[in-house]
Amino acid sequence: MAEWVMAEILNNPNVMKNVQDELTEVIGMNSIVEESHFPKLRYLDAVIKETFRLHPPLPFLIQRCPDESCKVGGYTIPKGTTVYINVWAIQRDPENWTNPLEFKPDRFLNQKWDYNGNNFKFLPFGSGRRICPGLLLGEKILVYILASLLHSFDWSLPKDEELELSDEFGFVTKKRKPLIAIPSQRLSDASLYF
Ligand code: HEM
Repeated sequence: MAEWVMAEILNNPNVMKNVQDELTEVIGMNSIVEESHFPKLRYLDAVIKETFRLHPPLPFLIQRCPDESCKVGGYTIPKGTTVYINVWAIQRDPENWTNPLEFKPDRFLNQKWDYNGNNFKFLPFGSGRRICPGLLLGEKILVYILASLLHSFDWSLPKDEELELSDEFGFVTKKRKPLIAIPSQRLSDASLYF
């Protein structure tokens, strides 16, 4: 997931600038990232959510199988049916999202969105009683990795390297071509890197 976020940020230089400006403001150029900074990194949070929208790691969630026949959205689901929930399609549906294929973190800046699976337009961690139990851990690790990478380093693509954003179909949505990016020191105090 961190790879997808880095790829989207590298593909959108204005987003990279906004993320790094926020990191500079919240953390400062003489410190490194700590957990206490996380709640203040609202733009980075929006960037991560927008990446989850376009690249949900589990595009079909885990299959459901009702033990009684039921009706959902006007459709009868017979007992024992294997039901796939196509989150990938839901999160790119123009009925749910304006210009769904555009990477626009601002749509998540209004604090209306969370990962709890109560809004069926945005379900990267699933929903209901089988929602991902690692949600809080997964989210925190992701913020920590990305904030650290983007605060401590500037990033560029190798010369003549074209950025590829296509995915590979599977149980988990992987980038078709691994991202290669080059870091350079961003903080002036070299001792912060040890
Ligand atoms: C970016 C991080 C992660 C994402 C996007 C993610 C996403 C998901 C999704 C979509 C599901 C299926 C939920 C559903 O069908 O409603 C799931 C299930 C699950 N996840 Fe995660 N997950 C992440 C991290 C983790 C971590 C860190 C752990 C454990 C430490 C974890 C453990 C599990 C388990 C055990 C299930 C199965 C739950 C069940 O079937 O009751 N996940 N995850």
